[in-house]
Amino acid sequence: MSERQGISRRGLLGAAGAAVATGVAGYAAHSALTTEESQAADNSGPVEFHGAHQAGIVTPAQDRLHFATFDVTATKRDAVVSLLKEWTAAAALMTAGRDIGQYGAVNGPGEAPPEDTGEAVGLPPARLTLTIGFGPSFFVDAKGNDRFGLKAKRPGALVDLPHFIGDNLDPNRSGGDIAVQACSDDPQVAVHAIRNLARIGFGTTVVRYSQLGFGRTSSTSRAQTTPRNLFGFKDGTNNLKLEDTTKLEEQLWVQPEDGPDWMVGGSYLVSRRIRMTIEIWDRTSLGEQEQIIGRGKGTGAPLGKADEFDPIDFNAKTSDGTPKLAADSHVRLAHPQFNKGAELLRRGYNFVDGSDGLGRLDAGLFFLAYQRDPRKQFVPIQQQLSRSDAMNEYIRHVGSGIFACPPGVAAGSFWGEKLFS
Ligand SMILES: C=CC1=C(C)c2cc3[nH]c(cc4nc(cc5[nH]c(cc1n2)c(C)c5CCC(=O)O)C(CCC(=O)O)=C4C)c(C)c3C=C
Ligand SMILES: [Fe+2]
Repeated sequence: MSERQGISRRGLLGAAGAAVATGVAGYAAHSALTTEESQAADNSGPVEFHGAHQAGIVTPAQDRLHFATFDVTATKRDAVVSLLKEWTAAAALMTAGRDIGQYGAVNGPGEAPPEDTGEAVGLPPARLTLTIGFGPSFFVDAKGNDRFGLKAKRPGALVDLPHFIGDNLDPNRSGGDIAVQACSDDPQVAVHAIRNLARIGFGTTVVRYSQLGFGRTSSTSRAQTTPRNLFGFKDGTNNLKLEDTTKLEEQLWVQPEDGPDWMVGGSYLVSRRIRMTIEIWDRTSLGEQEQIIGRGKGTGAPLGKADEFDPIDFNAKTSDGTPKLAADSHVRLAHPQFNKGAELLRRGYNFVDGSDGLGRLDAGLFFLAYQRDPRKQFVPIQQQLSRSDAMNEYIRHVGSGIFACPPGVAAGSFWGEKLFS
């Protein structure tokens, strides 16, 4: 492994001497941070990279996303292991707000390309988290070949997602051997992180697709206010939250009895690029919009209730006997009561990728959901939604992915180490 050090982005000029190991042999950063300091609530601070679970799952959702999937072009298992080691070291540095490499962006020799691309110089860590996951094609290729000797380690829960009614998936925005979710409160920090991982991966991986997102569409902590999606509704009210520790074990983290061993403490990510036909939505009456979602647009309260966090009463009727919540409303169909208790930790982002040449915004929700077992959670919920959700008239699923996200990285280890041991 090559010798690399991290350069403090804020103290760049005087930084070269102060190296403190990040935990990955041969790599160094410049300061040891306590967990409390690392997870400081302010939007500029760092989030601790190492831990029992990967950061970026229950971490209070940051405001910006850069999500990318990569295909592995290398054919040798050792090359993949080397890449994961290099990526882990770089991720630990970037999340601590440091340049990657021994000399970083601007202190290297003039004859060589800089080790760090440089656009984050001077920027704080901005709560950057980097979360990795492995897709089905990482384990077996399209012909069923055992690419890296990992076929037997593919988790049963890492299913190929079935076709859902209405799916219009673009293969160029779907799948991928490896996914990296970069979240930060500064878009440039998130972009810098993915760009530098892609750069490290030259010759081993290629970017399959990437997606920028803004305005987190979920809250993952009770300390956060609920944001709004591009339909203008509060999104994330009835989400799993980091404070729900018992539920997180039941619904989010892979347990020892689930197996495989290398996934215990990890979680499964389903990504869906969902286009929203917002021009049509914007011509829909307020009353109909609220019926479709099943909540009030202003308060976010269940229909017939006053407060956002009031429990939903699915039996409530108006004076003429009609149910206050339509049978095909989104929240009714997605609610655990109608899905054998299944819940998700939603962590999606809004996106607007310009317009589509036909005068319509290419806009929507980049849906990200973490769970313990997609066979019991995302798949049945989405099967029910795809059949009956009143919202289907206004949305189209155009991209899809499923990834096994291993547990957190201990100091001295690397992303997915147990998978390769
Ligand atoms: C398969 C899972 C889900 C998909 C896909 C999905 C798409 C989607 N959702 C909204 C907007 C809202 N969703 C809300 C709640 C909600 N959605 C899901 C699942 C999927 N949504 C769940 C499990 C829930 C919680 C249901 C409950 O227990 O009450 C809400 C209400 C606010 C909230 O609780 O978060 C909104 C609004 C859009 C726009 C969308 C696709 C574009
Ligand atoms: Fe939803």
